[in-house]
Amino acid sequence: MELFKYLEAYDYEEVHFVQDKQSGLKAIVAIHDTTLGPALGGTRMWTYESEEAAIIDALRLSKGMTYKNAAAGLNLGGGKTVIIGDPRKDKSEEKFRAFGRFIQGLNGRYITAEDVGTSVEDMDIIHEETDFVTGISPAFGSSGNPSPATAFGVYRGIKASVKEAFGSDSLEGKKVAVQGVGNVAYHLCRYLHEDGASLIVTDIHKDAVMRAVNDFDAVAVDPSDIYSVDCDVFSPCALGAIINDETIPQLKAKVIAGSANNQLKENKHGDILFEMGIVYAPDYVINAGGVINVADELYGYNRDRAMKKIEQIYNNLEKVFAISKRDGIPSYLAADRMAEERIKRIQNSRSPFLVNEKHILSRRLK
Ligand SMILES: NC(=O)C1=CN([C@@H]2O[C@H](COP(=O)(O)OP(=O)(O)OC[C@H]3O[C@@H](n4cnc5c(N)ncnc54)[C@H](O)[C@@H]3O)[C@@H](O)[C@H]2O)C=CC1
Ligand SMILES: CC(C)CC(=O)C(=O)O
Repeated sequence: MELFKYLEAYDYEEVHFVQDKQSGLKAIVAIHDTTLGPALGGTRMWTYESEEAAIIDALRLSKGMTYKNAAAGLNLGGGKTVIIGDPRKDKSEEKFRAFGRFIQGLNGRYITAEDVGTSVEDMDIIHEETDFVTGISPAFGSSGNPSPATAFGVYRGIKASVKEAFGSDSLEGKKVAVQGVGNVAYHLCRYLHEDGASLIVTDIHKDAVMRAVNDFDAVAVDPSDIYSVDCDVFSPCALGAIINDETIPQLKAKVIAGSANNQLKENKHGDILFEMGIVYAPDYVINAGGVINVADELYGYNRDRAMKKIEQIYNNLEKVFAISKRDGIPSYLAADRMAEERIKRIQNSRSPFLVNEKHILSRRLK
């Protein structure tokens, strides 16, 4: 891969390759854009097929965070970290401390949090070395695990998308097919079940499936069958690139709305959904609940304030669908337009890193 060509084409600011021999840490920190403020985005720990796959993931996810944070109305830029390794086997205190020291060295240009493969406990270790970490334990006055907040936002987004497709946002009797019942989707299933939806679920881990079957009367299907099940809403809540040439012809749902990042394998797949009349909730708009929640820590965490903002994901999606109709463009492009317009509007209007000439996290440094 010609890295600099790619960075130039998509306007990346910085990419860091971090290695620590003693702990075995191998991480890639990508900072896409800090126009709106310091870059905030989680740390993913994953076993990648190759180093190139890890780099591409960090790049795509960090750019996604720029758009996610802008579209959510946050004064934050976009960044993301991937740590190469198996989260079930390769974690250690030394590794996360080494990573924390590196983040501290970035001096606030990047703030981290949880993502797939990392937990509140990991963030607490990172916090031993740096202040530039969110999603740490509530005991520190922090917001803890972002997944329930993400789930609430996705639930609100599903309602807005169902309204767009069916004219009413009632979920009573609607069939929702959920792919992956992990941290976010378990809480999402609870909201959907309580609101009268019937659930079809799948996961590669049987215990995760059985929890949803037992707790929410969900019907289980094999992972390969989830795309073709008869349902109103398909909710991808596992990994990315699941909307592609193979899966689109199988879909029966009128709505696609879930938490997974980078759901469209390529932009053309968003175009195809648009042509088919399927309502697609752009991933970074609907799954912003977690980042909205952790971002609230920067002002001294207040759960009610955060949840009120997360509720607005419903209205954000209404705006996206309105732009899509107004301009005759697919919803993923409408979302990009909304985010880019905001970045342009705010650019040069103030210095978002500084409040009274101090970094906005400086209150923690006293
Ligand atoms: N945790 C959060 O607050 C946020 C998460 N997201 C995104 O939402 C998605 C889910 O995140 P989490 O729930 O935190 O992750 P998680 O790792 O807890 O859950 C993902 C689940 O998907 C399952 N899975 C993986 N591949 C699968 C496949 N091919 N078929 C069926 N199931 C499969 C896993 O076994 C796991 O149970 C990820 O894409 C993440 O980036 C986005 C924003 C915030
Ligand atoms: C705090 C995280 C939930 C933010 C993030 O990395 C994401 O939204 O993908």
